[in-house]
Amino acid sequence: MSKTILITGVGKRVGFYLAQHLSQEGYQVVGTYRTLRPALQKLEALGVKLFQCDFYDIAQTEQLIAELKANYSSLRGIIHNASDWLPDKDHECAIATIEKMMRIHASTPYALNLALAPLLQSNQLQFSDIIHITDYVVDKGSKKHAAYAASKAALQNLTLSFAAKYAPKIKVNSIAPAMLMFNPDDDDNYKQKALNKALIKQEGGEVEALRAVKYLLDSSYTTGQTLKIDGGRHLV
Ligand SMILES: NC(=O)C1=CN([C@@H]2O[C@H](COP(=O)(O)OP(=O)(O)OC[C@H]3O[C@@H](n4cnc5c(N)ncnc54)[C@H](OP(=O)(O)O)[C@@H]3O)[C@@H](O)[C@H]2O)C=CC1
Ligand SMILES: Nc1nc2c(c(=O)[nH]1)N=C([C@H](O)[C@@H](O)CO)CN2
Repeated sequence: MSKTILITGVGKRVGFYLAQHLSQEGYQVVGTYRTLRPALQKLEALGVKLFQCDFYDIAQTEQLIAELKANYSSLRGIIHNASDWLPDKDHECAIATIEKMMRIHASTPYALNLALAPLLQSNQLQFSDIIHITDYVVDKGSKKHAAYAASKAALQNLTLSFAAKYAPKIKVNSIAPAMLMFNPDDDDNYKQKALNKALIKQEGGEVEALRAVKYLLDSSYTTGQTLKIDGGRHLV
C-alpha cells in the first residue's frame, strides 16, 4: 500500500512546508528541487527522497521520469507545486517568457501526469491524487504577469481533462491561492496594497495550502474541482 507522494519544487516556502509536514504525517515524500540549499538536509533527515531537476531542461525532466519509474512501483499522489512567478518583460523577451511559463506550469505537469499515471493506478488504496497548484489569477488574469496567469489557466484546464481521463481511481483537483506568502523583497507599500485586495486582510500562509492538500487527499468524492484559498478576494 503506497503512501508515496511526489511533490515538485520542495526547495523553499510552500513546497518545502508541504514536504516537511506530509512526511511528518506518515507519507513517504519524494521531492524535486532545482537549487541546492542547506535546508534540503532537513527534509532528507525526515526521510524525504530528493531528485534534482530543472524543468526548463526537457532532458532533465525525461531523466527524472525515468528515475521515478525505475525506483517506484506505485504512487499515492503527485502535487505540482513547482512554479516561476515571472513578470511580463518587454516584447524582445515575450516569446521566451511565455514559453518558460507554459513549460513549468503546463508542459511539465502534463508530461509527469501522463508518464506516472500507471504508478498512480497501481496504488492499492481506493484513490490516488493529482493536485495542481494554480492561482487566483486564473479567473481574472494579471496586468503584470499575463504569461504566468495564462500558463496557470492551462494547468487549471488540465485539471478538468485529467479528472475525466483518470476517474474514478485518480482524483485530479486544483488549489488556487491568492495571497499565500509575501516574498522577502516585498516592501510595506506593496504588502498593504496586496492585503487590501481581499476581505480577509492577511497572508494565508503555507498552512492554508497544507490544509487544502489534506482535504483533497482525504476526500472520497471531490474531483475536477478547484479549492480557492483567496481570503474572499473575489468579492472585493
Ligand atoms: N506565494 C503566494 O502568495 C502564491 C503562490 N501560488 C502558487 O503556490 C505555489 C507555491 O508558491 P511559493 O512557495 O510562493 O513559490 P516559490 O516561487 O517561492 O517557489 C517555487 C518553487 O518552484 C521551483 N522552481 C521554479 N522554477 C523551476 C524550474 N524551472 N524547475 C524546477 N523547479 C522550479 C523553485 O525552485 P528554486 O529552489 O530553484 O527556487 C521553488 O522551489 C506555486 O505554484 C505558486 O505559483 C499561487 C498564488 C499565490
Ligand atoms: N511561484 C510563485 N508564484 C506566485 C508567487 C510566488 O512568490 N511564487 N507569489 C504570488 C503573489 O503572492 C500574488 O498572489 C499576490 O501578489 C503569486 N504567485
